[in-house]
Amino acid sequence: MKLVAINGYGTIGKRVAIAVSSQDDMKLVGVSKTKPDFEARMAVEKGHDLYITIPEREKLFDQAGIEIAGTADEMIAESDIVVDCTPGNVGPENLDKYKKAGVKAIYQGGEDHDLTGLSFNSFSNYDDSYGADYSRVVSCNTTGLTRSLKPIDDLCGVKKIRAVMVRRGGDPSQVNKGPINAIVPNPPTIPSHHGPDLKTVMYGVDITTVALLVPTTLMHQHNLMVELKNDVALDDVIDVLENRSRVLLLNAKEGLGSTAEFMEYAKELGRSRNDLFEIPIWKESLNIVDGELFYMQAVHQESDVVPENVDAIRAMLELESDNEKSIEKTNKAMGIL
Ligand SMILES: NC(=O)C1=CN([C@@H]2O[C@H](COP(=O)(O)OP(=O)(O)OC[C@H]3O[C@@H](n4cnc5c(N)ncnc54)[C@H](OP(=O)(O)O)[C@@H]3O)[C@@H](O)[C@H]2O)C=CC1
Ligand SMILES: O=C(OP(=O)(O)O)[C@H](O)COP(=O)(O)O
Repeated sequence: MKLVAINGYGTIGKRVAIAVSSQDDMKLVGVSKTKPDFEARMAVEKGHDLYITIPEREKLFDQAGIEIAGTADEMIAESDIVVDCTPGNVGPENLDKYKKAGVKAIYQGGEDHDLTGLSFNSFSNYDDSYGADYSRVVSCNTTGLTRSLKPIDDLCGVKKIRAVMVRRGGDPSQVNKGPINAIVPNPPTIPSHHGPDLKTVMYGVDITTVALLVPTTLMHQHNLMVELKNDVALDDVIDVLENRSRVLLLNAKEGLGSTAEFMEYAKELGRSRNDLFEIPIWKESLNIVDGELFYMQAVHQESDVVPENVDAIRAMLELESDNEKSIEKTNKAMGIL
């Protein structure tokens, strides 16, 4: 059984930990924290072995009555692969550590593509990370773009993409993030980083993105304008998206006209942490005008990249060479539609 460590037990790390635990071909070694807070306590209560990033803080964990299994370095040494879920720009400090320990590592979208020279999406370039030592699961927004654009590209070819990304100001628990009462071009320059990031997993695609931050925490929202290479009927686009896993066509007219209602739908699915791993697309928004496809979708930023991390582990550890088989296995274990 291959051994997986999660370095950084925050929004992404805690979800990847549960997802890894639910697979039958990999085993979770443990998770790491720097602080002895409630998240650390609950990690132990959930049955995870907890390792500390800063050994000098052992006493603090001891005083807080939180049992630790060792240091993060010890956790890394025990593993075949580390999923680095530390905050953006912390990851590079860890790369030497992983190299010295001889373990593979998966980074997240907060790190630059150049750190690994290889980025990952389950649908578009799984094979390129097969057996790789280091790769990076692209960000929540880029994962969302890839999920819907790849099947469209496969169906009829994509000539040019324009996308307006409405980004959530912060995650629900991030009390220090904003804006509270503003719309912020973020970045104020065009293109935003999302277009170039998409090209790291959908090679050669012509895309320009602009992005704004808004005062909401639930989801990101995307508005896409896609010039198509070949004529296609709207019904065929709908059909291909309906048959693609990790994408959901949902109807505004059924009371799902907003990100808040998408999150209510996720609650009804009854999953842990109310996660919506799939990318919901407003079905009514799909339209083709003069050979250009338009649609609107949303991204549950806290969870959409989680199944991709599981597939990346499987590819890099050579547990499965066929991306569709890995996707199916991950979906089944996580109850993904
Ligand atoms: N949140 C999101 O919407 C998304 C985030 N991402 C990307 O995923 C990555 C992780 O983000 P997210 O989960 O939000 O981050 P969080 O801040 O929620 O969690 C980060 C975790 O890393 C730990 N940590 C902090 N500093 C260090 C360090 N120096 N060494 C080791 N561990 C450390 C923290 O521990 P402690 O709390 O104990 O300090 C915490 O457990 C980033 O690259 C981000 O861009 C990708 C998609 C969506
Ligand atoms: O990777 C993300 O977004 P991004 O694709 O807009 O960079 C996550 O939602 C984290 O974004 P943040 O950098 O606003 O915390």
